[in-house]
Amino acid sequence: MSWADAVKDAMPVSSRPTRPSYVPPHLRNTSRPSHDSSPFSSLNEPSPGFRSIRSRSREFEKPGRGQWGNGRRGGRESNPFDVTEKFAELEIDEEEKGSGGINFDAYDDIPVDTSGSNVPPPVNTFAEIDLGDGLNENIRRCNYVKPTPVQRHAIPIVIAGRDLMACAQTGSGKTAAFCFPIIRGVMSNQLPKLTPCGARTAYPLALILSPTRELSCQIYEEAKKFSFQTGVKVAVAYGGAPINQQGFSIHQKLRDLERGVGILVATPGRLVDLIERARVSLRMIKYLALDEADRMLDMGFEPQIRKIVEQMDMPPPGVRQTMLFSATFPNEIQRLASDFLSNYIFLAVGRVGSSTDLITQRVEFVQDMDKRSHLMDILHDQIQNGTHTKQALTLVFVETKRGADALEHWLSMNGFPSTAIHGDKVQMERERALRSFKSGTTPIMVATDVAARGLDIPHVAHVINFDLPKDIDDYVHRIGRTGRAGKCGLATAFFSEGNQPLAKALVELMHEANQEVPPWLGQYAERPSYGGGGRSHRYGGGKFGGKDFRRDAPSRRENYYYSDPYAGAATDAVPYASVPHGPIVPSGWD
Ligand SMILES: Nc1ncnc2c1ncn2[C@@H]1O[C@H](COP(=O)(O)OP(=O)(O)OP(=O)(O)O)[C@@H](O)[C@H]1O
Repeated sequence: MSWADAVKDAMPVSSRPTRPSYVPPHLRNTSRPSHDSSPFSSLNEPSPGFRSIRSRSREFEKPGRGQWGNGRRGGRESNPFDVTEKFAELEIDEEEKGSGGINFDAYDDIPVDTSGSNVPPPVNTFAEIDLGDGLNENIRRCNYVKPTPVQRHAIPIVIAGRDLMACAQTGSGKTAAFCFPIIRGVMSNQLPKLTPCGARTAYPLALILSPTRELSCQIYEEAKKFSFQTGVKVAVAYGGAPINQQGFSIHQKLRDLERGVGILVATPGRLVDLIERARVSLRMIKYLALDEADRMLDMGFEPQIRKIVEQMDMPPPGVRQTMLFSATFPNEIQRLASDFLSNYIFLAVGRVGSSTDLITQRVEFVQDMDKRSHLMDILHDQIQNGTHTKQALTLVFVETKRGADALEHWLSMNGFPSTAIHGDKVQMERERALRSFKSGTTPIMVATDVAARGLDIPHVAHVINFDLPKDIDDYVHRIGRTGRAGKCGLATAFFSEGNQPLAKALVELMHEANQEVPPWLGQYAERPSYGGGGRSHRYGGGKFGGKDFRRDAPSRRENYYYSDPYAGAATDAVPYASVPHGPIVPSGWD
């Protein structure tokens, strides 16, 4: 049965202030050393004019918690389907015009591997793909001169109607890789007459799922730009509060959605809620994309995703087209994901789960009690080197929500304007924190893993793992907030005795990315560890290309063992659905 037939059959009949400067005790009455060899000097080198068209002022201008759409402007709540934003109104740096916005040289020798039957050939230019006039015009407006490697391969695969599991390094353009073919597909599959007039249910043709509110909003903004004047409508739904506590506005948004939507971008929890209220139906879904797919299918989100994909009214694999994207894809998650796919192609751009070598990685041994003063030293160095500016933001990852608030407060008290983002903050606070960070008002943001994945924040020059994560993939995603789109970045990790279980995986990752590994770290890596381990087991061997799990073992769920990367972790990375019951407050993963 084709999607169109399935759809037809399924349709209902009716068719933050500056404070006195802190001087650490060991620096008082001394002049600070010079750091000629500072790694910061190469940060964010103006790669030929990179800056995405993404509007700084508008990003995450979203309404309050759990709402729909594209937010308030001037106090007036706007229609989520208002795609009349003019590209001219969006901010693009003059220096960036004509650059293509990305340093493609950084990707020239990137290894690409595909597996699966009859893999459509890659393209070299957008012009080689029939994306339609409207979308082509928007690609031109976005200043995307040529496709990134993942785009070169993924777009033709999806356009050829194939399911896809795609793994490509952080910041390499995965969002457009799934948005372009979806938009093109929705443009050619608009079935407006099938949406029953007056009914209270919305029937999106495409669904894009992502783990956090912020990422959903970001994808929504991107999709909206790419869809400008194409006739394709895009809406976003994310969690935060029950719909019936959100007053009139949410109902208005829902009514807007009923009028017809091409693409719905959502977080899983909110989507389940809307489906259960019969406000959204998945019957007409032709395209399903899971961004950060490994996160979406780990122990936290899997039940919700299964519910959405398997137990609701979504057309089955083979009828709908399914695409999964991430920078990391452990074998066990690949196994799970294969349930959702039909005769799919596996695409690996760069090593699966690897970090980009555009990011200089440093690991420093810091005792837990010394972390704050060490951080202070780094920040003072950045000021001395002129690398603590609006154009060189610093993102500091910590383990706990309480730790994030405490560090943010301490930094602010000591003359470093900072903000914090974590899952206990309400949506408006999270948005305010992001805006303040992006604008450089607070050039330091302290974050938990809620900001680890997907967020494309221009000018993040330095990611500091004040607390290292328990899982190496989280490390990959965290450091991937810098070194994006061909730019250089710096990632510094504070390693303490307690991080020993991560040492082996960290060393392997650093070797893969041609990074200098400190000898002491190598020694930690050689110690027997419990609960950590190397990467090769999770990624099916060290050889490039042996990454598609289908090459290693047949897809048998009974052989499936799940290792819980968050076991014992007191972080807010434990997603909503992993909290079975009890008075535990959801973490901020939606
Ligand atoms: N073809 C292109 N030309 C110019 N810029 C591009 C192109 N494709 C993507 N970009 C820009 O590159 C940046 C990174 O893209 P994107 O956020 O999609 O990366 P990603 O691979 O999804 O990263 P992550 O793994 O962290 O989610 C964005 O600012 C985007 O606008």
